[in-house]
Amino acid sequence: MSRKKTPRSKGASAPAASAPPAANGSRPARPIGPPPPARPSLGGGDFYNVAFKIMLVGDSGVGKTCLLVRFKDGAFLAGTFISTVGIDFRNKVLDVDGVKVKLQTPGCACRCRSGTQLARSGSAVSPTPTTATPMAWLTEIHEYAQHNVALMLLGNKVDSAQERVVKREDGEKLAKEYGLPFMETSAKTGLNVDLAFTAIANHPPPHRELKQRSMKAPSEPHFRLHDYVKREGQGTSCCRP
Ligand SMILES: Nc1nc2c(ncn2[C@@H]2O[C@H](COP(=O)(O)OP(=O)(O)OP(=O)(O)O)[C@@H](O)[C@H]2O)c(=O)[nH]1
Repeated sequence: MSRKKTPRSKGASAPAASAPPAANGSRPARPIGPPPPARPSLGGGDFYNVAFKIMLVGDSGVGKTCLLVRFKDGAFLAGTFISTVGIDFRNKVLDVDGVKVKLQTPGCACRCRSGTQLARSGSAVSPTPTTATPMAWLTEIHEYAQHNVALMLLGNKVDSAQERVVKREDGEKLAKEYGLPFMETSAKTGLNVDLAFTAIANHPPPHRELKQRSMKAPSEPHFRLHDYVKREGQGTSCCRP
């Protein structure tokens, strides 16, 4: 089967700016500006079905940036303590039950108590209490975050006895008081770092989220972050230094 060729005239005048692109490929001149960005290639690709925003909040120096870097790159920023002003490049796509879930950190690892960032951020928040002030953060989160936010309490730097400020029992007690799952982590050794993030990626289970969006299906039973952490944490010394 042969295709009929459209006759082209070399000297044809350019179409008017408002005209649709011509079938022969000649288009109105593009507005001046950078070309569209190339599709990023992040190993398995940057395609995703659902996206969740994650914020790590906590006092300066507790290890928020290091946790993000450990999760994203599997590396530890030893001793490089430069207080974060902004960090906006930590996206990672996980496969959860065949669904591509993109975890995004919006703007910064937050230590500002304004709350505006929490209000804007949307999805999931993980405070990191190695200091004695997690309650102030929790109050702030409850005040400003969306009601369907997934919260988790992390105690970081468990690899170092000198750096520890909160005893594990106290962390567990506080988490219980606020009804939060609790985990001790180490950005240095990687202990529980992946687990903490994948637990968030599973909340709510992404396939349910997709189903609800596309079919407006009735809600399935409430996803229990506690149970997920308990189940998946077994054998990975969750909550153990
Ligand atoms: N031993 C140990 N040190 C850690 C760990 N996580 C972070 N650090 C160190 O703690 C310091 C502060 O870490 P950051 O990740 O920059 O802390 P931050 O919470 O992002 O600090 P701000 O940007 O000021 O909010 C750095 O020197 C890190 O190397 C950890 O799990 N174990």
